[in-house]
Amino acid sequence: MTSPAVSVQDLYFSWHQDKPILKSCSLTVPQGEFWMLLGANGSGKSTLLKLLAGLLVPQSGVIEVKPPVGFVFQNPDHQLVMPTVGADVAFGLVEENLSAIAVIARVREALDAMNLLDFQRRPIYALSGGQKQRIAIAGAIARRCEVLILDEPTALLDPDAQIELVVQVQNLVKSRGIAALWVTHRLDELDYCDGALLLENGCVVDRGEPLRLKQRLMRED
Ligand SMILES: Nc1ncnc2c1ncn2[C@@H]1O[C@H](COP(=O)(O)OP(=O)(O)OP(=O)(O)O)[C@@H](O)[C@H]1O
Repeated sequence: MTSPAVSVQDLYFSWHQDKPILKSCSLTVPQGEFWMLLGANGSGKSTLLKLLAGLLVPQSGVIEVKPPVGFVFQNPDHQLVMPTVGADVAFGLVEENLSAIAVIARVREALDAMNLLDFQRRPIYALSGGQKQRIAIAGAIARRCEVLILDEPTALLDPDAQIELVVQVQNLVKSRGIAALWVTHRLDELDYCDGALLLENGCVVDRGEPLRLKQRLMRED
């Protein structure tokens, strides 16, 4: 059996002393699968994602995530920093010291994977919310991410753009064999993933078949 793309064991994290947000938190996301993370407001989902991406350091526990990791924020305006689509996707490659030809090839490949090749010269301000999220994902694809972490990427999208994005990530995971972990409050999105995790009281209290978790949360609503 291949090792999981994401593995967390006995994680403990607190923002304030003696008030842990995560405690005895353990989970795995298998290689090549699309998983969703569920939990009430304030349960620690965003904090957990930041720990997985290395943006925060845990007080204790073990985190193993296959690099490179791509992170997609709820609001794309918080991560798209360049004036045009092509420049933004290329920006993420700066640290890789690639040749100009290699950068152009990576940008084209990533935009093609997100069906955005025609948008390469488009200014960022002239994109819809869904297109901006797809550019953020293209940035991660250009970096050849093995694990894609998405924090409520559809929260600001209308239902059509929401479904378009979740289907695109589903296809991306299958076509590239990467793993994705997607935080959501929108239970209809569970129809598109391979597995789901429920975070409660600082740890994962349920994991597995997404439709079973969907039914559990609909009953508890
Ligand atoms: N930078 C920070 N400093 C201090 N406390 C924080 C910080 N970020 C988050 N918290 C606290 O940690 C707790 C968990 O927040 P987090 O954003 O991880 O929850 P969440 O499950 O993602 O919530 P939501 O579903 O509303 O986005 C909350 O009580 C929040 O106020």
